[in-house]
Amino acid sequence: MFNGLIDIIKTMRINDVIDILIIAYVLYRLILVIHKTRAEQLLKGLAVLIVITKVSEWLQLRTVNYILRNAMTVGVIALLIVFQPELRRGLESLGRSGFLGKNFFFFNEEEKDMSEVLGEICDAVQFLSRSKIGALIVLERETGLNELIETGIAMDSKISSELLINTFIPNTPLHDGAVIIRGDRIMAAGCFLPLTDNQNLSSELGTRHRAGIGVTEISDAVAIIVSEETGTISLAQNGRISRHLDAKTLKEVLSSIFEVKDTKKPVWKKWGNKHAD
Ligand SMILES: Nc1ncnc2c1ncn2[C@@H]1O[C@H](COP(=O)(O)OP(=O)(O)OP(=O)(O)O)[C@@H](O)[C@H]1O
Repeated sequence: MFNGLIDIIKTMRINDVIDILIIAYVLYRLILVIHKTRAEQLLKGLAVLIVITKVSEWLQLRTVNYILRNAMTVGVIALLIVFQPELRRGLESLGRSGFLGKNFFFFNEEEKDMSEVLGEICDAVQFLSRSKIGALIVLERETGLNELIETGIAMDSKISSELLINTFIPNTPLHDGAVIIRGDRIMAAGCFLPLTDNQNLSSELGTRHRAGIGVTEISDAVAIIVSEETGTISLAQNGRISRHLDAKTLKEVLSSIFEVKDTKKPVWKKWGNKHAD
């Protein structure tokens, strides 16, 4: 067996090595995408099913094998339907990867302004939290949220903490629903977001939190939720929620998500500066 392995290695061409590296990289990215999502559990289940099918084939359990084989064919179609949001997110993340996107040559143009934007948002969130005013703020990233923006009242206004606070004042026309922010602009208020159907969430989380999580399942957006009941600040991303944040931690987490520390400069200028020190 060892000799066989050596023979294979000896006959390998450079193309075979590239082939293996590509597949290894794709698998690695796939594992990163599904890690700690419901797809991870399902793939484990699928692996068990494949093993049982192989064992039944080996033991010549024809009926069991027949049923399992057919179940797998239907299962693949079912998987595509059930995991449509994850597949969509995965393909989108492929499309916006630095290699193909503008980020390969330029650092995000909005990074500098984003620091100010995050400051305004966190100031507003702190006030809303202290005053126990419920709020749902969605920060758009690469995935366009036009469909959701259209469900609300168009604003297209430059962001400020005062405007954000005002939007969520109870019993005013815009306070219900979510505010969606694109760059430094509040695009719309009163937007309706899809609710998550995650069954594992705490029963304390009502529709505001579920809507905040839901939008991050179908896009790469980030949602900030302020509870009307407790004033608790939460942040949702990739279908997961972090609760009980304070305004300072929120700013730190958002800053790392939006990578605001780097200034906007082409890669070569940045490299030049680094080596001029
Ligand atoms: N699908 C949705 N999209 C956007 N906003 C929504 C959606 N569903 C509910 N909301 C907002 O959440 C409010 C109701 O919040 P609810 O009390 O059910 O949630 P909660 O998660 O328990 O939040 P809180 O802790 O603030 O009470 C609604 O008045 C509305 O503003």
